[in-house]
Amino acid sequence: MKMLSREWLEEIISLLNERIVVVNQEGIVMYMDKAYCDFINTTMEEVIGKPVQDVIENTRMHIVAKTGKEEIQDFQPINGSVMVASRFPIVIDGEIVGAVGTVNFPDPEDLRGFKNNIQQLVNDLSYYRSEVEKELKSKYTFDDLVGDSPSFKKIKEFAKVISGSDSSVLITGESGTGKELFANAIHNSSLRGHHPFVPINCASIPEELLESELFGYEDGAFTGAKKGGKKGLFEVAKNGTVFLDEIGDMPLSMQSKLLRALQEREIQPVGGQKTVPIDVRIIAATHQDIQKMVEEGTFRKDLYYRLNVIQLEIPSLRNRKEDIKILSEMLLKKLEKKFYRKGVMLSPEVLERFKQHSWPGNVRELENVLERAINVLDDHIIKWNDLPLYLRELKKEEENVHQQETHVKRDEINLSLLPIQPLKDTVAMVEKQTIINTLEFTRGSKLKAAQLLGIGKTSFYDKCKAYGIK
Ligand SMILES: Nc1ncnc2c1ncn2[C@@H]1O[C@H](COP(=O)(O)OP(=O)(O)OP(=O)(O)O)[C@@H](O)[C@H]1O
Repeated sequence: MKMLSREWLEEIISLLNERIVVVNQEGIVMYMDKAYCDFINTTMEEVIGKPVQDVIENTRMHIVAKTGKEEIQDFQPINGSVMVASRFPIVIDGEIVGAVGTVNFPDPEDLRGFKNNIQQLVNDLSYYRSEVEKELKSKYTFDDLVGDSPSFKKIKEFAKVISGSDSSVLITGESGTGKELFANAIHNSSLRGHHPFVPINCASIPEELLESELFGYEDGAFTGAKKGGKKGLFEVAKNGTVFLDEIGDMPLSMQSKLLRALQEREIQPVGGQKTVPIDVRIIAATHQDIQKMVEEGTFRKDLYYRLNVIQLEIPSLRNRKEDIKILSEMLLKKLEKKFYRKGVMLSPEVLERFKQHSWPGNVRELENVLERAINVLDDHIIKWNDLPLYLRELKKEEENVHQQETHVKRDEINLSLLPIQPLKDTVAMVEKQTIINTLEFTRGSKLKAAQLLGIGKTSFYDKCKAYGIK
């Protein structure tokens, strides 16, 4: 550099595409090239030693000299033209001593190009925004919930009634029974129906990310965080509904934070100090026995009470077999569209088989079985051979049903939940269940069962008859 005279340096700078300004740490102008001075109708003599904000319109040079954070390709209006400005801190021996700024004088053609590009970006942005908004709208209504059985109709009616309230709802039921569908329908017919419906599966998000997904994060909250931070789903769902699916899988530490957010109706984004008010309705769902989890201490009792203001228990498909036909018809209509088929039907033997099956995966399993069948279908009737192997193996299935029913019966009486009713009714309930359990244990031998229960054979037979145990 020593070889270059001042004239050479001036000339080199004037040949560059960019104009240059240098400030010290206080934001005082130390250098500004001649073309820049000409552009803002001033001279070098006039600007040197002045605060940069008194010299250049809309400058941020004094800020960069303080924060040490570079700013690249920023639009800066000067003298009625839009400039593209970049600002860099000057760091010497680890200390910020000032800042250097460059501006481009785009020629009018470039400027027009810029404007068009920006307009295109604005158009794209509003298109994507409306797509995201559509995505956040709940897609299902009560009309999409198919089922004619009394138990299903009863729960659907109840869900319709409670959709008008703003209380939290806890939906329980086995996997694939339609809990998410119910949550959608409740949101849709609630006063929040025009606002977003934001589902989140608590089981599929790693523990360390769950908080930032729900509550968002501030700029620089952790390594890998997006610049400028990110809104949490509670904020995205503003005025709408947050659907917390698989709530039973939420880690205890997160349960405490969620409880605090619901009690105080505000959240604190990760890495931030400020709190953000929230206005959302919570619908939670789980296929787990959450009451048992509370008893075992794996789910917070206080959070359970807060979520369980209204509880909906969706019946499993095996307990409403009358719905299988109508559900199959609806699902086949849906699948016909997907697979370009028409008039697909179930053969009577397949329908009969469906009624015998225990459907551990409920409606989702039925949907999968039908989709598989339609894929291998020759004509338009789904027959025995179009079923998956496990449905064609009757014997094993029967054993499964037996096991499942045993399981269901065993769980039927939860002592902490015994109803308040005349004592003799409760005694009868427990007596009946004990006889069933004992008969299962003795594999049907009544004699052994009577012995184990310590009662006579006649008395045992009488009780079986009275309780309808065959
Ligand atoms: N009553 C119903 N009418 C129409 N479709 C249904 C019904 N119940 C469930 N389905 C369909 O079954 C599938 C599973 O439903 P959904 O995801 O709501 O179940 P879920 O109980 O939330 O399951 P998981 O516990 O596994 O999350 C979906 O494709 C849904 O559309």
